[in-house]
Amino acid sequence: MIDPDVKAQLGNYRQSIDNIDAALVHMLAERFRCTKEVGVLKAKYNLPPADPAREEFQIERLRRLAKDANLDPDFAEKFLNFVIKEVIRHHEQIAADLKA
Ligand SMILES: C=C(O[C@@H]1C=C(C(=O)O)C=C[C@H]1O)C(=O)O
Repeated sequence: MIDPDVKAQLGNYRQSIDNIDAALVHMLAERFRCTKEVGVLKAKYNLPPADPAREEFQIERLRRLAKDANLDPDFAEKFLNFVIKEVIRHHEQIAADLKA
């Protein structure tokens, strides 16, 4: 049987976790909405789906922000790379659809 006080504390934290997860989903949806528009622009003007120089800049910036926020910079880099990989996949798909 869980102590009612511990149960209340857990419930409070979980309420915040659920709010943060919802914000993350909304922020990611907004980011992908923008990157899809970038994909359309790139496909229209024959620009490559990936931009390694831009990615390098973003990774360095995010690592700095993570350090300042007390978040593991390696995790921040892995997360950004995971997102960017999906964005590039979208851009390749958009370019292929435009050619078809
Ligand atoms: C969105 C872009 O396309 C790609 C995806 C990026 C991202 O998700 O931030 C960054 C660079 C590119 O490899 C872009 O060039 O700005």
